[in-house]
Amino acid sequence: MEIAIIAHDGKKAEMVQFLNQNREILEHKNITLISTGTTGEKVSKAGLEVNALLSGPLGGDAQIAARVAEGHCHMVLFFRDPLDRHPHEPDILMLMRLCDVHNVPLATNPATAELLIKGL
Ligand SMILES: O=C(CO)COP(=O)(O)O
Repeated sequence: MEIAIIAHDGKKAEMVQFLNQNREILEHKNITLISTGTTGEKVSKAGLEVNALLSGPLGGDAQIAARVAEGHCHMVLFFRDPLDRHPHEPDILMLMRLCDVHNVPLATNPATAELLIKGL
């Protein structure tokens, strides 16, 4: 099962903490993690295996959206920062829209992500 992880800058530390807390589940369920570029760097520095794509503003969200649309990505954990501006907002909206189009579970905050992960 492929899960995409994405975190805006103000939320990257929370993403690393979340993944560390759920490391056992991720390993037992044989999950492949993909991510946007900078999120992936932080997560792999914390010792987790992740396939990092492009950075979000350079098209990483769009790459993940394509994987959702093509049926390769089965869940998206996207810790968004609602208090910051993002030049690639259209890509972000596209990713969230395609999750809804293809009925792919999407968590936009740690509380929802916790419920999704526990439900695996
Ligand atoms: O901008 C992002 C999501 O919209 C995240 O991208 P990075 O992981 O490259 O910072």
